[in-house]
Amino acid sequence: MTIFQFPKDFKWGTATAAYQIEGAAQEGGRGPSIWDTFARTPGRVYNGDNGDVACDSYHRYEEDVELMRELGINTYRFSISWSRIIPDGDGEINQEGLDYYHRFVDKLLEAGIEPFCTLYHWDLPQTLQDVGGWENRRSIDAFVKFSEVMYREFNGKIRYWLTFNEPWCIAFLSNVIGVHAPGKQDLQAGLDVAHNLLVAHGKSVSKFRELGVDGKIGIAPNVAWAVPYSKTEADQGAADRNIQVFSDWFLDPIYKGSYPKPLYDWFEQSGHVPPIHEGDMEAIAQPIDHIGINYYAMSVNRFNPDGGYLQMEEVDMGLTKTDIGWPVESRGLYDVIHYLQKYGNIDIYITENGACINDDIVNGKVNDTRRISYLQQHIAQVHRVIADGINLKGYMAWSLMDNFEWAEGYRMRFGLVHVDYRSLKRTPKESFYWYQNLVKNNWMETRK
Ligand SMILES: N=NNCCOCCOc1ccc(-c2cn(C[C@@H]3NC[C@@H](O)[C@H]3O)nn2)cc1
Repeated sequence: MTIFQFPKDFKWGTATAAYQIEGAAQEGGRGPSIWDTFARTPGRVYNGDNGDVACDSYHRYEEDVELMRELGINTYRFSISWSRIIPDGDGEINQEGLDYYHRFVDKLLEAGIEPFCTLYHWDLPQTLQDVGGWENRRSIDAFVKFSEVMYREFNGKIRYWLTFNEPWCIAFLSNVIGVHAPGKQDLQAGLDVAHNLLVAHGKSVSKFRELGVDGKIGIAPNVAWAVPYSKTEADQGAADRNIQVFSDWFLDPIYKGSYPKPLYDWFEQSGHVPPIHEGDMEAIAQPIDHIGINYYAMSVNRFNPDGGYLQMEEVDMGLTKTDIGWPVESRGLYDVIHYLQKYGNIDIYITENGACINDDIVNGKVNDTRRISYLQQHIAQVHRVIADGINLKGYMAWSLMDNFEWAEGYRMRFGLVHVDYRSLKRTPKESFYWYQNLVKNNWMETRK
């Protein structure tokens, strides 16, 4: 048996995102986002699911906070629906939207739960997309204006901030691979989006400092860990590109003031480079206080000339998989956090980690033992990282509750709490009680 004791000030939490849980998509003055549009485009989202109702957390947030209080967490990561705050993206402020988030954040604070706020979790106001979205530099100033509204409004209530969630998904999954909104398949569009969101990030951090906000700010890349299928240069190159496109492509500009040369050269050889304007790289490289990292799985990569923008394919090594098809391999979490130490011993929060396990309710219970096993393996790696002296400050399980899993709709379930999408009834799963015990003890044991 091994006991893993965590630091006394370790942050234990859960995470969600606005479009995935709120619902009330046409209520409270909210304007449409690109995900409202994308979900209504036939074939884009499984079963034609959308976020019109989702988990109805817009109306049920008090019940949700009660669940968090029962879970015993001290931190809750959530995101802001930009089009609830500024419905047309960069015009008038919607007071009803601000009022909603004040009610919600006040409930969290009353429950002794630290709000951990993501400003942008993919739901760009549609009106901005109508004029090019993140490919258009106008979105940079629009985001800075939105973030300034939030900083001024919530200074003193929210102390932990993230500008962007998973910039790889925003740029590459959504504009090169095309699986997420707006669903483009254009490498230059991906590089344009990645660059403009980085400039928006940097200018928003500068605004945060200028306003003297009482808090800390960072960004949350989803990081990949990959190993080459063989020792050949070709396979090693494929794995390196995959790792770099998720983390270095965004963290090098922030921490080093330039894009990673190997990957920059890779894109340049096909005639694609980021649209860097005078002053952009300086604007991006504003010092930040922390990074959030989202880790789900690692992969084995092989060179494949027909393997898309990276000429890379993932090799199925026959590992146990979760119900969304991702392999369960917790070693990658340890390895990728060590990889990130090249940026210094920066404050790191695991802002997402969790398993898609689609177990349903049987006799009033969800016996999601596979999710418990996944969490135990990954949280053991969290302890290893801390034991190595790395500044890993917190862990937020994805997700508090089952919710809208983007292109997968509602069929994929990541929650510690089961949601019946007809009745909207919340049912804590067995993993909820396992996590509750871990949080209460602040230690975990492994026993054969
Ligand atoms: N690399 N090339 N792939 C080629 C083919 O890709 C097809 C699909 O790809 C992906 C890759 C990654 C994801 C993903 C989902 N989540 C979970 C969410 N995280 C933020 C939060 O909102 C959670 O819901 N994190 N990552 C989805 C699809």
